[in-house]
Amino acid sequence: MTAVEDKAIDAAARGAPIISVRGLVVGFGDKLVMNGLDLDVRRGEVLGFVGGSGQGKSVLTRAILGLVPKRAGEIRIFGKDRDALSAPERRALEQRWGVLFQNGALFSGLTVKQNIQVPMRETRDISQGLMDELAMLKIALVGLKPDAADKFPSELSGGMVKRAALARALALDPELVFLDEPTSGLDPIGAAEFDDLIATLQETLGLTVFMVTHDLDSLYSICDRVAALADGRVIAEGALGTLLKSDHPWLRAYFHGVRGGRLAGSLLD
Ligand SMILES: Nc1ncnc2c1ncn2[C@@H]1O[C@H](COP(=O)(O)OP(=O)(O)OP(=O)(O)O)[C@@H](O)[C@H]1O
Repeated sequence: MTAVEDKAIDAAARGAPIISVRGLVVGFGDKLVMNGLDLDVRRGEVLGFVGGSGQGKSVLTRAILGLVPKRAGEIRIFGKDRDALSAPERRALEQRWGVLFQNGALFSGLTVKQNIQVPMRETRDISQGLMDELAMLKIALVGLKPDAADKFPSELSGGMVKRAALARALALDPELVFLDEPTSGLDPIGAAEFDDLIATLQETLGLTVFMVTHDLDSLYSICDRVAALADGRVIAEGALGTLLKSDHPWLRAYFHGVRGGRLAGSLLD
């Protein structure tokens, strides 16, 4: 048994799905993007979500977040069907997750500290002094120096933007975080450092992580399981080692092509 498979079994033991998607259908006009998709994300795991460009990774993330309507199927988060909840219940549910959008999506006119305080201001009735202390804690948590607090996004490097956006995603102490291509645009050293940060936070805070990624190194180094999307469905889900052995043409091209070949070789040796 490989180390990757061992990790997947650990993850399975961690318990019930925190996200459960069944028979999901999402479309725009005549075009179906999700066509009967099933997916589970288990408590305490890092699930890596892969798929070709335009296959619908972002649409699925947005559907789970309730930002895109579904035509059919069921999405349960923390065991609850969002559509069956009242508005206050839905708001309470939404405070249990944080989102790191691609490219950070920080408010350009606000400093890092102010960006982190946006979710606090929207949902908590706490003093400015306490919000300042909490924001500084989050800044330290993601490995930024204290002087980053008063900088605007335009004054930050790409890696710092990602860390600041992660700090904002963690503002309300979520149990679940959605990361959309967190290492895109980072150099290999920055990407590896960001992976380490996610792994450390996942372990220390007990987070569940849903991560859309194209980064094969991230899949290998921090994901407990991987799910692959093609033709509107999850075509494979499991330990990376299992996906590497799949005969599905897209998975073979993805993992055994020029870029993935070395990784697959090292894992399957
Ligand atoms: N609001 C929308 N209206 C119409 N079509 C949309 C909308 N949002 C997404 N789509 C379409 O849904 C499909 C899936 O898009 P999505 O952005 O989820 O792909 P992706 O897998 O995240 O791609 P990438 O890896 O390139 O980011 C695409 O064909 C896209 O054009």
